Amino acid sequence: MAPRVLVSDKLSETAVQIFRDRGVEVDFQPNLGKDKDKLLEVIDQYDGLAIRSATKVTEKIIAAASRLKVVGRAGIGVDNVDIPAASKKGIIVMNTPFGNSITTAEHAIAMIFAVARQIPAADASTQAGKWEKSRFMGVEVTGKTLGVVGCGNIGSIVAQRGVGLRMRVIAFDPFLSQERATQLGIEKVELDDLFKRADFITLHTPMTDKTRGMINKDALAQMKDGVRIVNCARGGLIVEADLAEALKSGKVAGAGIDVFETEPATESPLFGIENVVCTPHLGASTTEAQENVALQVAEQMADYLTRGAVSNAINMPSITAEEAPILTPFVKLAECLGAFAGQVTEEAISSVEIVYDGLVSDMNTKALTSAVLAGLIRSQVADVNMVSAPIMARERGIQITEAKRDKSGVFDSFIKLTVVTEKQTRSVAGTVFSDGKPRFIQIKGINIDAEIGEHMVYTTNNDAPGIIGLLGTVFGKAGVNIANFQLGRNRPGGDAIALLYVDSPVSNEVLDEVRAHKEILSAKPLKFDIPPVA
Ligand SMILES: NC(=O)C1=CN([C@@H]2O[C@H](COP(=O)(O)OP(=O)(O)OC[C@H]3O[C@@H](n4cnc5c(N)ncnc54)[C@H](O)[C@@H]3O)[C@@H](O)[C@H]2O)C=CC1
Ligand SMILES: O=C(O)C(=O)COP(=O)(O)O
Repeated sequence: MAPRVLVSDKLSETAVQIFRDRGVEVDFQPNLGKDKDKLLEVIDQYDGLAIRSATKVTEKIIAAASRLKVVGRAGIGVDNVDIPAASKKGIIVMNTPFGNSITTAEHAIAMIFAVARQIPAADASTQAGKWEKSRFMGVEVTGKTLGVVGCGNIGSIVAQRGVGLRMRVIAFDPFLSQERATQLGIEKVELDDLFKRADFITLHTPMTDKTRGMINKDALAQMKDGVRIVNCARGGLIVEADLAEALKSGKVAGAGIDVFETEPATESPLFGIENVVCTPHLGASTTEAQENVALQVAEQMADYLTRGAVSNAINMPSITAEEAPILTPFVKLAECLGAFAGQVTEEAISSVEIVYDGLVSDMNTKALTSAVLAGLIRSQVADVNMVSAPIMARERGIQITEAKRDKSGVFDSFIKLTVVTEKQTRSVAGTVFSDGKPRFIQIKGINIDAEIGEHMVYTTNNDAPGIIGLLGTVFGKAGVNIANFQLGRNRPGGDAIALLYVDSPVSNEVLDEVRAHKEILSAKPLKFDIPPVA
């Protein structure tokens, strides 16, 4: 069945065409996102949800989204998506981090000029027939200090444009390196220094707990008298009531506001104040940017839903469309290794070590580690995948270490998983053969070569005669057909293991018969997410 996507915000129709061309069914309902009850009602019919900022993907929506695999944000900010809730449910959240950045930077520059020259008010007055030439005295931007708060994709474009306008550009961003600042031709400063020196301040940080309300009474008090402030990032960065007061007192000479604490903003303390220029979250609204983000989000979502490729995901490592086919068998192997360890481990896991040996060490090991963890945790929690597994592992306090090694044995590639609990340390290793099938090659340090099937039985025993006969007889009597039987031991008469690939599940009663034998130490039924051979 073709995957189904709902477009619930105003995306360019380019997205619809791309979804269809790539075999994805699409419902284009650009106003539906604003109706949260309607969205709640229909969301369980979709594998993907494509949005802008109007649709709020809340915990409640996510809880109702039984089929949802991916949320695609045609734009940058994902503060309208409950990412922790999506991750816990295994839903990938992706955005398009560059498609609208030039456009948004241009809007910030437009706001700087609009505020410096009071263009909107002058326009309204002129068109009202007033010709108030002396009312609208502006300021030049050349030679003024532009303070950029948040110098990422958009902030650095604004900074470059500011340099082009012959402004002195200073920037505060904890992650801005000195080299990057030099390359941009700007000065890296601390925030209080920026507040003291800037004639214009423009905000370009994401909305986080740290940045929420960063422009408040105290911050405003540190600023130059007559400062002008532009916000084309997120409304919550500014305490609107504090800014309104500072504008009224003349401390702040003007403000260009594209984004609001509450959107749609139908009222605001900033409305009606002289020299406040407002736009209704238009930062990304150009034909070029909307084409870019619609095309990109549709490609990314379709690639994920039809080919398993992951790009620009906020909550999952990227997997390119080219690497997806090579990686897929190793993802399966990683899941099986995790699933093996998860099913044989009954105590709480304290740490996990994953070694990538040979060619696999050059692959996307972040994704493979997520797959190991998904397999490991699935034995306890059914509803887990590569997105949610790392979070669940962290919540359970499991320490994870990942090591990469050059080829160290006969296999071109193998993955070895070691799981440590309070009581013991267990290890299992596996590889993928040229047929693309995963195999276990070592358990507890004992070499083995076992194809992995949907139903398996794992026994540990003392190496003694009669074990093969015992298993064959007991399973035969119970009508369980053995497809593959693999044995291994550390030394003659030492520790031995057996892995049986069986055509149907083996009941506990049957296994009890096996367990009753004096040389058998344990017998466990195992299940792997491998389709049965037809
Ligand atoms: N008005 C609109 O229509 C649009 C608004 N946006 C918003 O613009 C903002 C910036 O987007 P991008 O530049 O693409 O993001 P980005 O992630 O490339 O850059 C953000 C920068 O902020 C920095 N930062 C984080 N915390 C900070 C703090 N406490 N103080 C100073 N800097 C801090 C980060 O280090 C990063 O360099 C986002 O909030 C995004 O949602 C984006 C597109 C359109
Ligand atoms: O990309 C972003 O972060 C934006 O804020 C753009 O929002 P929009 O897609 O225009 O609703």
